[in-house]
Amino acid sequence: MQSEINQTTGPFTAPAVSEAGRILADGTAVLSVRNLKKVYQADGGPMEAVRNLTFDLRPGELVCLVGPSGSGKTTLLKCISGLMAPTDGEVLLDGAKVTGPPKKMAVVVQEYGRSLFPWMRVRENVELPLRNQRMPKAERDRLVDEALEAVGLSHVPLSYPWQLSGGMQQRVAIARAVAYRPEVLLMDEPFAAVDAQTRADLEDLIRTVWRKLGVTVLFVTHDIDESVYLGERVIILSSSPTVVQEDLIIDLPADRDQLNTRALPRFTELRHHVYEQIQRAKAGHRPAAAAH
Ligand SMILES: Nc1ncnc2c1ncn2[C@@H]1O[C@H](COP(=O)(O)OP(=O)(O)OP(=O)(O)O)[C@@H](O)[C@H]1O
Repeated sequence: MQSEINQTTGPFTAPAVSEAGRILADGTAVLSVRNLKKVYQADGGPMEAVRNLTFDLRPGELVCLVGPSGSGKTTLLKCISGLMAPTDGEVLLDGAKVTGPPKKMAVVVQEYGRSLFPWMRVRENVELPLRNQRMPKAERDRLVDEALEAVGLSHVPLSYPWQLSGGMQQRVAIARAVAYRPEVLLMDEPFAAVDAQTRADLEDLIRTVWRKLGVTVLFVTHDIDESVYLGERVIILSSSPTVVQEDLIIDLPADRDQLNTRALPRFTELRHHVYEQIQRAKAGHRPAAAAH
């Protein structure tokens, strides 16, 4: 496609390593990260955590971001969500520069226990951001009902979060984010604190909700299998100071399920390739264009 550059597809017999993230030249990107750089002022002097990150998300994409520990995933998400200013470069949402937490974005984090209000019932937790927007009650009720239905929690609207399992609490957090109808949903290792079975269920839930609502999702994970299973694209970060190591198209069927998709030879190829790239990143390999 003419408007898209620097993306990689398989097969991987001779993998082409892209040297930057995908850039959409036709102005259709909903989220753009441009030459993003972050230098922290640490005890030992300036610390260049992120050197140069550039990539675009088109509306309705589900993109996973993986990288070695300390590669700047959290730093990048803080900059995208407007919680921290980059040292250089910019983040654009619908073409407008992000300078603080944007209204069109919602974030789901790992610590569901801390993101829900324990004194509020499930329904009230989901409704809160809509109340803050002063949305009329009938509209609020409809969006909350839909969100609870989408995450399979219609039967517990009056429970308190602490009466629910960890996986159910994370579903409440997801319902709250989707009820808000964000344009972009950021997810920062959202399933890292739940058991393996619950995690598999939540992964399927995310793909179902994503396909149903058409929201754009940027999903950060350190789990390679999870990134391949969930994503339509996987952006692999280098070690710090961070650049995009590779921007990979995941050409698996849109209908995915835990048993059959993970048993596909293509799934194995893709996970193998991402694993290799992470190992290269850990060993200090950087794309040629980012050597300086
Ligand atoms: N406030 C800070 N001051 C100084 N250095 C920082 C600060 N926050 C992060 N760093 C450094 O920046 C680099 C990137 O950190 P960051 O937490 O963004 O990476 P990460 O990929 O999210 O890590 P992990 O996968 O381990 O959670 C690391 O070397 C980290 O030590």
